[in-house]
Amino acid sequence: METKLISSSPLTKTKLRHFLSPYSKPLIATSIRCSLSTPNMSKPPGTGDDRRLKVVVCGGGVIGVCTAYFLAKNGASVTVVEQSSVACAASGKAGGFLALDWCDGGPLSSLARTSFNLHRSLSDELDGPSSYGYRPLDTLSVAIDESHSKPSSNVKNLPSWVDGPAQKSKPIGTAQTTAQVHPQLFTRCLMTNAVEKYGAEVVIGRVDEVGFDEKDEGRVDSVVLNDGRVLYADSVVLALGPWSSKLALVSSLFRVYGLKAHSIVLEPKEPDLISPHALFLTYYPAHGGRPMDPEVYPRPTGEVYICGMSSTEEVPDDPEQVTPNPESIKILKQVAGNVSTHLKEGEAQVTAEQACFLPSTDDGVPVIGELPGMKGCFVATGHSCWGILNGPATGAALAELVIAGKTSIADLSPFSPARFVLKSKR
Ligand SMILES: Cc1cc2nc3c(=O)[nH]c(=O)nc-3n(C[C@H](O)[C@H](O)[C@H](O)COP(=O)(O)OP(=O)(O)OC[C@H]3O[C@@H](n4cnc5c(N)ncnc54)[C@H](O)[C@@H]3O)c2cc1C
Repeated sequence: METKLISSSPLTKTKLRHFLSPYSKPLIATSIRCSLSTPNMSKPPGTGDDRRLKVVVCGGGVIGVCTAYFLAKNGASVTVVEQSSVACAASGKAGGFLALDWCDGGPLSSLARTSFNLHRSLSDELDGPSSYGYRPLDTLSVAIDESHSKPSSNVKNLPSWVDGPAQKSKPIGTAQTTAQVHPQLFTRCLMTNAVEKYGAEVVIGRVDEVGFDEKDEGRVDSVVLNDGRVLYADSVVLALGPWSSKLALVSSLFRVYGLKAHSIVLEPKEPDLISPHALFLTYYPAHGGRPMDPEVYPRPTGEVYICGMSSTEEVPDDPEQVTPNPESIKILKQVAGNVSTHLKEGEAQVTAEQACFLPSTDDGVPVIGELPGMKGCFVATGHSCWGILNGPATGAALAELVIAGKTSIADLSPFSPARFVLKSKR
């Protein structure tokens, strides 16, 4: 098993990152109506009084929930099927860092810019600052060297709480270009709004299969759960994150694998001393070896989230079975204490030690669109380290594609699943 700190160098713009579990100080009470049987489960499409497009969204992570939100807002009848709880996996345990232009120059550039701006408008619409901790913030790249006992005298303008042995520092984002959300609260807030304002429903259950109507040119017509329940649908969206390849339907076309990453959440004794600065570290361990790239995100609640330490591991079937590796957590705590005396053990309480999986594809690009040869069956996965950033634009564009057959908000062609099919035919 290969283990490394997540490689997140903002200079190369290949970022990766992380987050927590039950939030000790929720910014909002998030009640999500979860029904075990829903009215549109028993009726095939086109029957009954409800003539709205029926869409079943599989997966209650940020990608599924953003898609459900925009589908429901635009008039579709939406059911989200989630096997555990909404935002139980990476979408609840991520860092929640957002950047306008860090994906520039690559296939994600336009999607990321659109999504960064969409986050801002969603925050206006849903009272992001108090609902889910949305805030613009400054971002710094900081080199910390454990073998030094104090900061270099050359390092200027570090926030006062960053009092560890920093040897270099430079600004890499401003409040105009970088921001943050609390990812679990963001995802749950969107789900709650989709349910309460636009009539979406959440079903807790495990998707086993997608059904197709052979008489209707093989068009999708249902989703089958592992307990035998059948949800009829005009369209199906598969947003299963790193579990996508567990559906044969997906793995027959392309691979999605999981990269496991770790995070801790700390509650410093004097949270008011921690200013809103995200830190992207280059961290040199005292014993030598490769530098590591942990990330540090203070949150508006006074908590500080730190992530890093990734490894390729098999994704367990049940998200509740994803447990952190003790050695990785130990290293993150050591990093915390070397960034700030306020984050040392004894000075700050550790409120979460956790791990989750980045959904990754073989070409490193998300897969978003209709599956070739499977009418009405859409996929959205492989967002790797930028799923919280790109959730809104992915969801808004996919909702357009499902409802109208084309997109105006964002160009999804770079993400088409057809690229894998075409490659395998060459
Ligand atoms: C440590 C870490 C830090 C990160 N930090 C950031 C960050 O700062 N900014 C950023 O933009 N991105 C960040 N990311 C990336 C981001 O978290 C992911 O890209 C994003 O959460 C993926 O969302 P998803 O909905 O595709 O997958 P997930 O969040 O994994 O959700 C998939 C959901 O599908 C459900 N599911 C799976 N199979 C089934 C089934 N058969 N039936 C029913 N339900 C099923 C799962 O239970 C799960 O809830 C980070 C990731 C990690 C790991």
